[in-house]
Amino acid sequence: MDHQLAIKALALLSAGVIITQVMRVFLSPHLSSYKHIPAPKQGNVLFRLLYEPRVPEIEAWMDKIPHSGLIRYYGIFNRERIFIASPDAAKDLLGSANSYKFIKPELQWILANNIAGHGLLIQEGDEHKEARKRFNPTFSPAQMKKWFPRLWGTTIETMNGLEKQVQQNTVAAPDTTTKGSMRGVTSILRLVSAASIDMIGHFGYDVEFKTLQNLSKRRSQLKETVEDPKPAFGRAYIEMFKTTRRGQLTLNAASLIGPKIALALPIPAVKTIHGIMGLVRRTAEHIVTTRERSISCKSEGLDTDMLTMIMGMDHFSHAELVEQTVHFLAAGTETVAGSTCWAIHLLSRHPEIQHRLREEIRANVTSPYIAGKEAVSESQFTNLKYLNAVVEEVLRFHSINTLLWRTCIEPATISGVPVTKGTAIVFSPWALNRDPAHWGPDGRVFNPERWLNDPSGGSEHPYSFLTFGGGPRRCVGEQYARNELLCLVAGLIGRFQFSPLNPYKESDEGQEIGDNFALTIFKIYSGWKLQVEQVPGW
Ligand code: HEM
Repeated sequence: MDHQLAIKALALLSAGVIITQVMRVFLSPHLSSYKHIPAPKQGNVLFRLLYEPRVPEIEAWMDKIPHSGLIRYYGIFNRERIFIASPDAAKDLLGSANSYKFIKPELQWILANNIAGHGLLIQEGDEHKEARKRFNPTFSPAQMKKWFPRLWGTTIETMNGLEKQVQQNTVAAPDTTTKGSMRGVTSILRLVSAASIDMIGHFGYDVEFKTLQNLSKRRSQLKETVEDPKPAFGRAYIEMFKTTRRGQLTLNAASLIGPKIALALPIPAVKTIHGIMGLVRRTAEHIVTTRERSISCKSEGLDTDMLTMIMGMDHFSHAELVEQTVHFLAAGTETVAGSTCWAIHLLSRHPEIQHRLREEIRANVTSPYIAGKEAVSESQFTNLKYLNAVVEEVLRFHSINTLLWRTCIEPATISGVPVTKGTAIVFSPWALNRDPAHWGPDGRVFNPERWLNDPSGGSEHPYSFLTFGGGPRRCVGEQYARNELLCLVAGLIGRFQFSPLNPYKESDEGQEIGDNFALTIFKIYSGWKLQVEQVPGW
């Protein structure tokens, strides 16, 4: 009897779940309180049940659909999304009036918490406000100035690494007409990822990960020991963030089944992630513990690296410091490496811009072969008008963040529309950064020229440039990231000429060489290669 009852209860429960899901999929759109917001025609729900619209499609909607700042569309399982389609709407969402009423959604939270640690990006409310207050001074102008020469030192190491790679992959004998220049087909991906890891190691923790130096070593030579996990860290970290087509498919699948289930699957990719994250946490633990031992009491001069400054503020517990360390390693590396690669991709496709930039760099920055590593200053680079215009345009045109997400937790108003708890909001740095309605008819053209005589680049609304987000949750590392890009782009373009292998198959957008999977950054596939020629003389 009990058995039969249990079966009946299970059948009832299953029927309930199925009915709720069917209602959710088919009926909830008709009951939506946002029906007055313009929406695209997306076709029959059955054909798009497992489909999440991506940026190019959303950009097309922004062009075609008359709107007052918001567009409504349906994503996976026919879930409703409210899309932020104007800078004013972005200000309502991200600005200080509403920022804390919208939180990062569960999917992003779980992924970030597992892969990037519990840190600023996913902290909310007062916990975030208090933590952010402590981190802001670590990115002060004085800190930026102080750390700049170190960034240039790592850049020179990167240039020397690429020089070796080109020599090892030479496709043509040294050409006498260009005074012995070397030309090869190679990839810059691992090098710039390694550089970004070493850079955050210096600035954040005053440690040497030696990732660039270790790139050519065998894995077996880079062993983690009880005393020091760092030697194995950099290479493993590069491996974890490597983007392959198969990996992106796995991520797509993970978004269907949900991150909790995805991260518990007994498959090799998940095992690798957990294995590497174990190493990352041990590395963070080692960095924090070592520093705690060396700073036994508060003393003068605690303004060196980020961790030392944070520890001097007596706000975070040991466990929190470890989590924030894991977090900054993630937030500060792939973002910069990705943006650098997109810069090189775009410049390889625009030889005239590349040439002009090289001339400016060579005329104003002493050749690294001649000058010592420390012979540069931040102002020397921020004064290079064309370099700054190019970097700004790369960041505008090719924001690595394609779609970012929020969930409403408290009633708010966006573009005059009352938004209720539970509403899913999507905004797109990529789409708003290039919207012709605000940037002019050439908004979707890569054109550094726009920044040369106009510091606004042509769009004066501060929320029309969202590469670093906006409001109280704007990227805390923005200026450091900009400085890293100034150095890496100047160093790479100063010494090398880059050309695409397949100029006619590729585009400036780069969807052929990267993936704009909606929930992550727009990353380049690990097989991406270029023609690289060393231009003698610098
Ligand atoms: C080109 C490089 C970078 C880009 C494009 C970028 C972009 C962003 C964006 C868009 C956000 C806001 C996300 C949102 O609102 O959902 C953000 C937040 C954040 N970024 Fe960056 N970032 C970059 C580099 C860095 C670096 C170098 C660091 C650290 C050294 C860093 C640390 C952070 C942190 C901690 C947050 C969370 C801030 C908060 O919520 O208070 N980022 N970043």
